Amino acid sequence: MAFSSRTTSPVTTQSPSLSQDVVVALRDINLHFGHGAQRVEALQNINLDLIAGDFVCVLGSSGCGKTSLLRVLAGYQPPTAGAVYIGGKSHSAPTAEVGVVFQRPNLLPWLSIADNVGFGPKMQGEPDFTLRQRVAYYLDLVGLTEASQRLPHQLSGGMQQRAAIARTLAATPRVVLMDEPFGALDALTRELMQMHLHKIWQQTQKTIFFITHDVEEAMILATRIVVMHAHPGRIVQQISNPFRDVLKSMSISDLRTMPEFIRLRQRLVSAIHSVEGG
Ligand SMILES: Nc1ncnc2c1ncn2[C@@H]1O[C@H](COP(=O)(O)OP(=O)(O)OP(=O)(O)O)[C@@H](O)[C@H]1O
Repeated sequence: MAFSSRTTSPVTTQSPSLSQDVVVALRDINLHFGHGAQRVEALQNINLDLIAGDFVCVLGSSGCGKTSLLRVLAGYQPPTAGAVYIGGKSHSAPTAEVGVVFQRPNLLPWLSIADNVGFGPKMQGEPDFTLRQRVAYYLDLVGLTEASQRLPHQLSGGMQQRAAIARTLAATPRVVLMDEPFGALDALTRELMQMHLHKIWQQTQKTIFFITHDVEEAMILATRIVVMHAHPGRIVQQISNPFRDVLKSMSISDLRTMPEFIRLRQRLVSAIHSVEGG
């Protein structure tokens, strides 16, 4: 079953010619904070396209502008210059076409998991019958059907984050932004969540923009890996991930032992820390 996007958005202008496959385009994004000696160049000349079905992972050391970029993309932070195009139209404010998953699940504690997942569509007036179908579909997708009537505090951290992912997907955004969604989880749960998310992405073919500090996480999940540097915050490298389809036939632990995997991990670690950007 597929659910379509039902949203209206703060559209301002048509973009210059973009290929139909480009879901999100960032054009000449600059962002600074403060003035004079306090001025911080959080983002400089960012140009990035997200193609339909892309899973783009952004890597970079602390303070390089990853969260600033996500906030600009989400419409939470207007850039100092440049434009964000979603589905070919420029956006400068939050829109339901963009869903966000944060490090903490932030579920409403007094609502069941099912009601949390259905909260957004219900607020938008979705009729009960299709709402129930929608919630059941996304709970099944994240493997939480059995837990649908529980309250958030009755779930583990990983289950709560899966509920948060289902809640975001249930609003059928065109693109999902994730800011270190597994950063607060222990290593074992994190690996399970990576498997879950990989499966969810394969099933939905959603366009995902994912921030992480974890190089291996990026190599496990991404179709494309973007490396950023700080001062000013900028993109210094973009690579197509050669391991993008390997999880179909291999476990994460086997993948980690492949010499090619280890070599690319080293290359990315060097790119993150090098002065020139590798
Ligand atoms: N509201 C703000 N006011 C002033 N400076 C800010 C603001 N938000 C971010 N910055 C600065 O912009 C730069 C980029 O910050 P940002 O949080 O985007 O980096 P990050 O790569 O996400 O870091 P981390 O990995 O630690 O979360 C940093 O120097 C930060 O101090």
